[in-house]
Amino acid sequence: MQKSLRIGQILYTNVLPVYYYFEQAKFEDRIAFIRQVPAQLNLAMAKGEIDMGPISSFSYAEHASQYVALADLSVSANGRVGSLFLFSKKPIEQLNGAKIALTNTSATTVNLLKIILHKFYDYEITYVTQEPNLAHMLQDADAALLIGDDAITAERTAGELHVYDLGELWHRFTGYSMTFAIWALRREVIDEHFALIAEVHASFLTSKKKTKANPGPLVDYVCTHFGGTKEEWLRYFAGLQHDFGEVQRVGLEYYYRCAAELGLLAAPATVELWQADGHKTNITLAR
Ligand SMILES: C=C(O[C@@H]1C=C(C(=O)O)C=C[C@H]1O)C(=O)O
Repeated sequence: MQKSLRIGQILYTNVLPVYYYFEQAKFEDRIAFIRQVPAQLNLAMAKGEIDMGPISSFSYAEHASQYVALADLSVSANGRVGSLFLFSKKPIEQLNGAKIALTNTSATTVNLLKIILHKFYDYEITYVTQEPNLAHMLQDADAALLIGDDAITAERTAGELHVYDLGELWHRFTGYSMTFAIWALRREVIDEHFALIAEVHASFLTSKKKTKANPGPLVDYVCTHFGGTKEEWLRYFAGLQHDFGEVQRVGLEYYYRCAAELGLLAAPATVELWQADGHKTNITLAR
């Protein structure tokens, strides 16, 4: 039977605070989950195969006329993230002219790296896009970019490599927060499924609130399934923000302007927030 709403879920631990207490049973007959890495969710959302869920904030900007964003949800950080790393054979100061391998799972972070290396370091770089396997990527490249759990796992055995956190680099150069994912909703499904979207949105927000207030059960679950220590995961989740307020908006809109300036985006985008009470906020920043 065709479910009413098809909802994406990023295959990484970074979104778990928003899914851990999501009331699956309550929606069982009405929603279907599609679990994939961000680049695949971006594509599925653009093709209309998914109706709502987290996608790369970069992809949101590319399709802003077709999407709105569910209010108060994101994957953001104001500085270090802990799961977006450039692994480099040389210090970043020596990477001008280098060849860098980019994971094929990302849209936001690969473009963030380009902004940092071209706008802030003024480098010329050759890029190749590959499957997220650090050893293979570094066979023929000076550095490699990984995101999500691939980055978390690779960092545990990074050895002599120089490791740079992309959220930290962005914050060091700009002073801004960075938003990597937002919960997109295709405009064309809103009228037909308004009440269901509102219920699903509320359940995501409740899950976020509960895991924030008491991260213990989520941390135990993640330790069991993904390894690592409780302290590491507590630190990781404490550093991530899943909100979308003024701080996140300002940082993301600056990123969009930088991306447009470098020709990575056709135009800087604005984020239109959706929530059930009908209040839509069109976010624009004075330029
Ligand atoms: C914090 C992260 O944010 C992610 C990075 C994304 C991207 O680069 O396109 C997309 C969604 C998020 O999963 C991460 O993956 O570690």
